[in-house]
Amino acid sequence: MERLGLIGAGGMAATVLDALAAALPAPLEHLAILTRPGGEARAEALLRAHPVARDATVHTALDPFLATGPAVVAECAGHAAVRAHGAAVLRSGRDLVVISVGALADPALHTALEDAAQAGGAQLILPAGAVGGLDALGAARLSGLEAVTYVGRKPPAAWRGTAAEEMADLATLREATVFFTGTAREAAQRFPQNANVAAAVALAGLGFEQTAVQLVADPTVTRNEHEVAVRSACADFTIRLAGHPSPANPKTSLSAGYSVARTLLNRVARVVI
Ligand SMILES: NC(=O)C1=CN([C@@H]2O[C@H](COP(=O)(O)OP(=O)(O)OC[C@H]3O[C@@H](n4cnc5c(N)ncnc54)[C@H](O)[C@@H]3O)[C@@H](O)[C@H]2O)C=CC1
Ligand SMILES: O=C([O-])CC(=O)C(=O)O
Repeated sequence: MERLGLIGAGGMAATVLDALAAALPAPLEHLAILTRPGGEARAEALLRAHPVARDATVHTALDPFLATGPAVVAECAGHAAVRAHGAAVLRSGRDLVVISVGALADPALHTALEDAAQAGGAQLILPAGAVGGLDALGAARLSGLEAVTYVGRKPPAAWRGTAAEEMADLATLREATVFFTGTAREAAQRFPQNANVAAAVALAGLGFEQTAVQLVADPTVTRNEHEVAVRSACADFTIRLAGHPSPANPKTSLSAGYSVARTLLNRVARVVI
């Protein structure tokens, strides 16, 4: 992975670059960051704070970004960025790591990305993100899945600025409140910054319609908690993670950025686990 493209310059991008700086055996040849117009200064500051590459550039348009020749592009920017750039990156032949997995809850975008990957001979790679256990879930799927549920529990502050504000009075909550019960597809579409994990669980397991999701605002927790419960023909298991929120964005768990970094590092590792 000598040349990397990163879409987004927020909290998660910082975690990814932190982890790469610590774990890469040698600096990247080139790092290109694609951000929104107006985000250049933030991206430049990110590069100064995380010197992981011999050379680095910031872009606000896709073509010059791709012209830097990244071997792989990692998206850490949100659903809109996947919609705007995902298919073009894949069609250009670059593998694309997408952390905003919930964008694939839109069937048309999901199909467009698969078609673009096919046309470009590239892979669309979906990391586990803030959750864990997708290896066991994917393996259990091969044996036959019976039920998969996901519960996402976060402090009220993590749900501010989302549709949860219309479903619960976040400012006055005194106890855990389930404000959403539904499918992984509805969850991912209604909570684009908070339920990407539901989409990842769905795609690794029973799909968007059959994966049951609950979302909870809980004033008694300080972490972003994720619980996945699986019943299958080969194993039953429950996995629960209590993620430290990113200092830059309480909606995002730090583990999500580390998951992207692990995915990138595995591309250059001789032993992959
Ligand atoms: N799969 C998972 O477990 C998780 C996925 N996520 C996803 O990761 C995304 C990023 O999270 P954070 O870094 O915490 O958010 P953030 O809000 O701190 O940073 C987002 C960055 O992306 C940039 N951006 C936004 N739209 C863009 C576009 N169209 N093109 C280029 N750049 C664009 C922004 O300017 C900003 O630099 C979230 O929006 C969410 O979709 C977040 C947490 C967990
Ligand atoms: O980072 C997290 O805790 C999970 C999250 O926001 C998401 O799934 O979109």
